[in-house]
Amino acid sequence: MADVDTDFNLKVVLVNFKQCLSEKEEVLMDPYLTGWKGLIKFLNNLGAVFAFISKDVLTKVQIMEKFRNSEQKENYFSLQSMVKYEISNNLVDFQKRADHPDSGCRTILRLHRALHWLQLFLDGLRTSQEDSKTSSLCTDSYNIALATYHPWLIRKAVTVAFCTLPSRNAFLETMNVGTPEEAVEMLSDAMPFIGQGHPARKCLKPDLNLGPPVSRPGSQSTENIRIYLNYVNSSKTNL
Ligand SMILES: CCCCCCCCCCCCC/C=C/[C@@H](O)[C@H](COP(=O)(O)O)NC(=O)CCCCCCCCCCCCCCC
Repeated sequence: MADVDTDFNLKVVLVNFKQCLSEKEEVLMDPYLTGWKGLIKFLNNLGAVFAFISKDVLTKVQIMEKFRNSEQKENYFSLQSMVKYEISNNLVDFQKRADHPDSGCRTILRLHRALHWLQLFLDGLRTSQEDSKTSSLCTDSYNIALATYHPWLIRKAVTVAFCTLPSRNAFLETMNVGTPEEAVEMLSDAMPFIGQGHPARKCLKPDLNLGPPVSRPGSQSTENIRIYLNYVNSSKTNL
């Protein structure tokens, strides 16, 4: 089996995200975090200018790993069990960052938004012309998926970092899945799993699609999910 620590390629990362989805359509935390660690590795390879981004992602992954290594680890087995546990026990700050500044719900929401960026960006790469600018593709995806959640300073720093990205073809080669043409082919195969039409999109949706309700309407569990979705829709950077 490929060792993600020494042998990064995007295919391996996408496999991790595909493995997130259980038969019961839960999103499993451990493969989700493994997928993220692969992305961090990729970010680290992009150079020092991306260090502030990889540091932020690493911090968020570590927050989640701490939950998975705590006495409450079973409650963090899947994203669904996490939402149920944290909402039922009032462990999520709804108005502003206060008693629970690093809740799992808050942290996963940010990681999920970033996956939305990744989904748009990879699709942009795949469908763009050979002479398209990676920085423009990145910026367009960023403006759609993430910019509204970031303060001015971060938006500026991100835009500067994007300008240092290699050309489209050089970038496709950094994915380590062969020639640029082969990388495009791989992305074309992968996009249906990431986007519409496959249940694996549940791993990559920014709004944390929680799958079919496992309980009756009006039950406590359904109520927790409703509360959480309201939280997702209203939450901004100050939470
Ligand atoms: C290809 C270049 C990749 C660049 C990715 C850019 C996405 C832009 C993310 C900008 C994050 C900036 C750093 C800080 C952000 C935080 O303020 C902010 C809010 O957190 P807070 O409420 O705790 O403060 N954090 C976030 O929104 C989470 C951002 C996570 C960014 C993850 C980016 C993953 C990138 C993976 C790249 C892989 C590309 C693979 C292509 C083969």
